[in-house]
Amino acid sequence: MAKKDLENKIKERLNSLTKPKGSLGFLEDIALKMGKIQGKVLPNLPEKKAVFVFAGDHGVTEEGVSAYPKEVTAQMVLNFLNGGAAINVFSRHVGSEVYVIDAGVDYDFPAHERLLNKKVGKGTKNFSKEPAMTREEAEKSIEYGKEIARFAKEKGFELVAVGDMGIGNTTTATTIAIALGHNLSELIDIGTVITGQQLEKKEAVVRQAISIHEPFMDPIDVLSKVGSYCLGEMAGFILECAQLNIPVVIDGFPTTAAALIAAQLNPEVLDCMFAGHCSKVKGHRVLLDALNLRPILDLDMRLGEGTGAVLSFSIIEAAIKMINEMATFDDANVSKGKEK
Ligand SMILES: Cc1cc2ncn([C@H]3O[C@H](COP(=O)(O)O)[C@@H](O)[C@H]3O)c2cc1C
Ligand SMILES: O=C(O)c1cccnc1
Repeated sequence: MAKKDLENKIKERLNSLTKPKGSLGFLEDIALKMGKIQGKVLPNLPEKKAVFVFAGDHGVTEEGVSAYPKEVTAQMVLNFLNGGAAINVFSRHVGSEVYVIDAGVDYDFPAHERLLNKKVGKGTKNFSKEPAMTREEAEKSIEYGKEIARFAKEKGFELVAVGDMGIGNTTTATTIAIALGHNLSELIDIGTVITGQQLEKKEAVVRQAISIHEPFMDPIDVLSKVGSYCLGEMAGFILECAQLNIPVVIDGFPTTAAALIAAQLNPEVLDCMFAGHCSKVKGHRVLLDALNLRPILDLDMRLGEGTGAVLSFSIIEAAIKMINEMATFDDANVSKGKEK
C-alpha cells in the first residue's frame, strides 16, 4: 500500500472508533506512527522489547565537569548487570530486557551475557585539548552501533530504547549540539548536579573545545572532534534501527544529541523514532524541538540510562491497544456525531 493510502486508512480507523474525533490526542499520533513504521493499519503489540544502554568514558572528565568521578561509569555498568539500577527496575516494570554495551569504558569487564563488547577504546581523549578520537574511530563507533541494531533485529526485538551511561555525557552532548549549530546559552546545564563554580568550568570547557575545533565539516567530524564512542554507537544504532524498521525510543539529553547526529546523517531516521520523555536538562526540549519530536512523558527526570524511554513503552503500547481493541461506532451501535 502506498504510504499516503496507509496513512489515510489509519486515520479513518482512528476516526471510526467510539470516541469524539481526535479525543485521544497524542496517543492517536503514536498509533499512526506505529502503523506507518509497521506498514499496517492495525499495528502489532511488540512482544519483545529491550533497552540498549551504551556506556563509555570521556577524557573531558579530567577537567572536572561532572559532580561524580569517572569510575562511576564502570561501577554503574556492573550495577546494570546485577539488576540494581533504575533502568533495571523500570525495565522489569514494562517487560523490557536490558543490554549494556561497552562502547569505550576505561575498565576490563568480565564476560556477561547481557554485556555486549563493542569497545572502540578505553575512553576518549580530552576534547578541550585535542580531538576526542580519530575519524576512523568515529566511523568505527557508528558501525559498531549498527551492529547492535542488527543484533536487536536477530533477537526479534520489536520496540527498542536507547540509554546512556557515561560520566561527562551531558558535557559531550552539549558540545556536540553546539558544533551542530545550537547556542551554548540555551543548552548549558547542571548535568547530574554540579555547583555554580563547576557549571562555570563546564561552560568554559565547552567554549574552549568549540574554539579549538572549529570549523566542523560534517557530523562525523563533530563526533570525532568533540564526541564520544558511546554517543557515536548510539547514533549508529539509531541509523540502523531505522533501516531495519525497528521503532526506536530515545531518552534524555545525551541520547538526543546522538539522535541529532543520526538525523543529520539521514533525516529519515525520524520516521522511526519516538522521544520517550523530556528531561529536566534545560537543553533537552531545545533539541527535541529541533528534531520536531514531541516527548511522550515529562516527569522532571534527569537520570538517563534509558529510564524515560522505557517508561514510555507502556504509553506506546496503550496507543497500539487502543487502535486494535476499541469498538467502532458501527460495531457498538453508537451514534456518530456531525464532526467533520
Ligand atoms: C550514580 C549515577 C548513576 C547514573 N545513571 C545515569 N547517570 C547519568 O549521569 C551521567 C551524566 O551526567 P554528567 O554529565 O553530569 O556526568 C551519565 O552517566 C548519565 O547516564 C548517572 C550518574 C550517576 C552519578
Ligand atoms: O537528560 C538526561 O537523560 C540526563 C541528565 C543528566 C544526566 N544524565 C542524563
